[in-house]
Amino acid sequence: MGSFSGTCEIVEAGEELNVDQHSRGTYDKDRKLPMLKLGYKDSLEVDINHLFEAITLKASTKGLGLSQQAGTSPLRKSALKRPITVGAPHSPGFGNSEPVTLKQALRELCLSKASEMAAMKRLSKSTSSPGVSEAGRIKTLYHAVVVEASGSGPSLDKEEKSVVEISLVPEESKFSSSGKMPEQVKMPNMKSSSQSAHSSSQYAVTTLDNNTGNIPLQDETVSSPRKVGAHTPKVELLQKEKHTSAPSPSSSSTVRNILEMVENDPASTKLANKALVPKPMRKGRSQPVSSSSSIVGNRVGKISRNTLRSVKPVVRNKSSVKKKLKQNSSSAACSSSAYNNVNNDLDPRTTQVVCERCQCTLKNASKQVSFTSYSIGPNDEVSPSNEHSGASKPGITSNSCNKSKASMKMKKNSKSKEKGEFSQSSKSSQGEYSSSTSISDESNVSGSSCGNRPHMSKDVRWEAIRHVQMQNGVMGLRHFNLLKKLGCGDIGTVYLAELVGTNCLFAIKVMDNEFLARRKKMPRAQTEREILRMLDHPFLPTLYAQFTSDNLSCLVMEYCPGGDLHVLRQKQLGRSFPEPAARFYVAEVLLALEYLHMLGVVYRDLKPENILVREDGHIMLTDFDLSLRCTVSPTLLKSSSFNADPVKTSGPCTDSSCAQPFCIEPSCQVPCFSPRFLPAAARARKLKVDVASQVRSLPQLVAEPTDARSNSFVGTHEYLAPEIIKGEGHGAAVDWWTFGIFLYELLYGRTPFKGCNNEETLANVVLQSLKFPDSPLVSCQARDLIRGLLVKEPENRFGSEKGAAEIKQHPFFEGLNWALIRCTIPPELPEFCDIGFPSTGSQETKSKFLECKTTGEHLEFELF
Ligand SMILES: Nc1ncnc2c1ncn2[C@@H]1O[C@H](COP(=O)(O)OP(=O)(O)OP(=O)(O)O)[C@@H](O)[C@H]1O
Repeated sequence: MGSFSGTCEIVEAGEELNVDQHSRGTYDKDRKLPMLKLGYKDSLEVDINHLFEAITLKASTKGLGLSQQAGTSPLRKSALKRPITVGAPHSPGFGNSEPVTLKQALRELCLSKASEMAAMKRLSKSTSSPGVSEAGRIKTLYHAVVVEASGSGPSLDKEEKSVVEISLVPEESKFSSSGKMPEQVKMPNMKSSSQSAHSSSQYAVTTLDNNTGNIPLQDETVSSPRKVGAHTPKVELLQKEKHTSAPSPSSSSTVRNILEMVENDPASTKLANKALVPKPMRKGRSQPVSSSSSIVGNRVGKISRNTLRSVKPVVRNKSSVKKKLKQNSSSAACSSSAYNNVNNDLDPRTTQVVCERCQCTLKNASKQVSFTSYSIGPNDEVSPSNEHSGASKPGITSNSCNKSKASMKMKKNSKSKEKGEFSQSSKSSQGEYSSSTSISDESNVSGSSCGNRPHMSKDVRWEAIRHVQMQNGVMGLRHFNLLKKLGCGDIGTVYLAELVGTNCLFAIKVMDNEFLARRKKMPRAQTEREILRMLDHPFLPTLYAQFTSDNLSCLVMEYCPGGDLHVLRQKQLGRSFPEPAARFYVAEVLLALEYLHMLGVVYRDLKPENILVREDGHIMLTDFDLSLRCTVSPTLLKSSSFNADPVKTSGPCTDSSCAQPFCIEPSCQVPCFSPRFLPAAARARKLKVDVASQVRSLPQLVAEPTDARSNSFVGTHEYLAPEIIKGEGHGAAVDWWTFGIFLYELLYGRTPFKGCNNEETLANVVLQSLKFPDSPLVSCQARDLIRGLLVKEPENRFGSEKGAAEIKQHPFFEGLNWALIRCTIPPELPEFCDIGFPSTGSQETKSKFLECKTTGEHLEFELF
C-alpha cells in the first residue's frame, strides 16, 4: 500500500504501522518493513537513506500485495473501502508505485509538515472561540486535519479511513439524525462560520436562537439542505415574529401563537372573515332592482352609484381605527394616538375644536323634520349608563347643576315619509298604551350596565368611549361629529356620529324630552333606554353611552351601515329573499327574540324595518320602545313532556340493547356510539340524528314570558297579532305571530294579510285564512313553519308553549348550527357605508358636518 510511504514522519510511521497491524489482523507478519529500522541512532543521512529505501520498498510491496491478495484479502477489502469518494486529492508522488527520489521525499515531507502546522494554527484559532466544547474542538481538529490532509497532505490509507469514519461519516450521519446543518447550508444569520462540522452547526443553531429569539429549528426542518431551503421562509417568518411573541419551543406552538394573535386581534378577525366571503356571492346578490320597481329601483340604483363614488367605506375606516388604537394601546391603556387626539379635542382648553361641531341648533331646511333654534349649553349633561364609568366617576351626575336650557322645535313628519325611500310601507308602529295587566311596562331595570358586555369586550369603541368618559367625566353631543341623519322614528331622530378624534362611528338616537312629554311618549323612551341597557347579544344593539340634558336624551349605539332588511329585501330579485338567505335572517332574529324573552322582554314590533344589517352582514334587532317588560319564570320541561317532534324524539338509541332510550347514563350511551357495521357516511348520519334526538329529549329549560299579558294596542298593522287587534290581552306569543309574518314577507315579498288600508288589513288578520302564493316557490318546511306560527289562537300557536326552543327544532331549520350561526357567512355584506362624506379631511369636507356657529354661550348648527 503505497500510502504507507506517505507517513514520512518517523514517529507517526511507527504508530501507523501498529494501528495498521492491529486493524488488519491478516496482515503478513513476516514481512518486515524497512520502517522498523527507524529509530536507530544513525546519522541523519543514513536515516534518510533508510527512509528512502523504505519508501521505495513500500511502494513495491504495495503493488505486490495487491496483486497477490486481490479480491479476497482484508487488505484488498480495506483498500477498496478507501474514501476516494470523499474526493481527497492525492499528492503527486504519493500512493503510487513509482519509486521516488530523496529530493521528492523531502519535499513531500516539508509539504506535509507545513500543512499540519497550518492546520494546527487554524485549530488553535478556532478553539479559542468561546463556547466551543472539548468534543467540538476534537472534532474540529479532525476536520481540519482531514481537510488539510486531503488537500495537500499525504493520503494514508489508514488516515483516510479514519477521516471517513470519524470526521466525515459520523458528521453526515449525525447531521441526518440530529438535523444539524452542514456548513454549506447554514442560515445566513448563523454564527461561527469558521467553526466546523457538527459542533459548529449545533452552535450556530443555538446562536440563532439566542440572537433572534426565534424558535429553534426542528430536526426535520434542517435535516437536509433541500429542506433547509424549503424552510427558509419559515425562518424569516419567525424572525418577524420575534417582536410580538416570545420564543416557543416548537413550531406547532408558534402556529398556535400566531393563531391566537390573529384571534385576539378584532381587526384581523374581521378582515379574515371578510376574506372568507366569496366575492361573486356578494356581487351576485347586489342585483339591480328590476324595472318594475320604477321609482324604487331608480332610487336604489342612484343611491348605489352615488355612494360608490363618494362614500368612505366603513370597513376600511374601522380597520384603520382599530389598527391605530391597537398600535398605541400596547404602551398603556387609553394612550393611543387616537386617544391623544381625543384628549386634545376634548380638553377644556381646546374647546374651540370641540365647539366647531356640536352643541348646536339643529336646522333641517330640506327635510320636514327639523330641529330649529335648538341649542344646548356647553355642558350638556351626561348620566352615563355605563356602570363602570358611573362608578369610577361619581362626579358625572353632579355636573347636572350646570344644565343650560335648550329648546327644540320639531316638525314631525310621518314616519313613512322619512323612511319611504324604497316603498310606501304602511308599517308604522302603533304605540297606544292602554293598559297592562299583571305586568308593568314601566318597571325598572336593575343592575344593567352598558359597559359590561362580554361579547363586545374587545370592541375598540368601548375603549374610545370609556376614555372620553374618564378624561372628561361627562359625555355630551360636543364629543361627537354628527355626520348624517339616519332616520326618524316616533320618539326621536337617529344620527350617524363620529366620536371626535377617533374614527369610531356610532348611531345616536336623540330624543326631545319636552316633545316626548307633550305626546305622552316618555314611557316608550324610558322602556327603550332600560331595555338597551340590559342587552348583551350579538344580534341586539350595544348601548355605549347615554346622556341627557334638560331637553335631550341621547342614546349612543352601535352603528349598522347595511341598512335595514326592508330595504335589502326590495333590492332582491323579485323583492324576496332566496330561502337560504331568509332562513339565515329569521334564524338570527329568532335567537335575538329568544334572548329577549329570557330577559322578560316581549318585543312586539318585529318587522324588516327594525332589523338592521351590520357591517359584517349579520343582523341587529332594534327599536324597543314598543316592547313589553315582564317577569319570566324559567321552567324545566322534562323530556317525557316534550313532544315537539314525535318522530325525532323517539329516543336516542334504537339499539335493542339499550333498555332506556332516554337514559343518558354512559352505560346506555355505549351501544349508541359503539362501532357498527355501517358505511362511514351512514354511521355519521345516524350518529348525528341520535345525538340530536338525545339533545332534544333532554329536559329543557323554557324561559319564556308565557304568562305575560298586556292590553296595549301596539305593533305595526300588517304585523299585528289577532289577539292584539281583538284586545283580548296578549303575551309572548305575539312575537311568534310576527315572526311568522316576517318569514312570510322575506320569502314572498309581501305580508299575508295586507289590505287596501289599515282597517282592511286588521280585518284580514282576524278573519282571513292564510294563503300561500304560487310563486315564488317555497319549501314545504317553510310553509309548515309559517302555518304553525300564524295560528290565530295564541294558545295553539307554534312556540307559545315552549318558545324559541320549540321553533328552533322545526325542520325548516334542520342542520342549522345555532351555536355558530354568528360565525357563518351571511347572505350578503354591505358593499359600502353610505356616510356621504369622510369624517376627517379638508375644511371643505368638515363644513359638511352639522354646521356649528357660536352664538354666545350656545352653539347652533344647521342640519344638512
Ligand atoms: N344603530 C343604527 N344604525 C344605523 N341606522 C339606524 C340605527 N338605529 C336606527 N337607525 C335608523 O334610524 C331610523 C330611525 O330609528 P328609530 O329607532 O328612531 O325609529 P323607528 O325604527 O322608526 O322606530 P320607532 O318609530 O318605533 O321608534 C331607523 O329606521 C333606521 O333606519
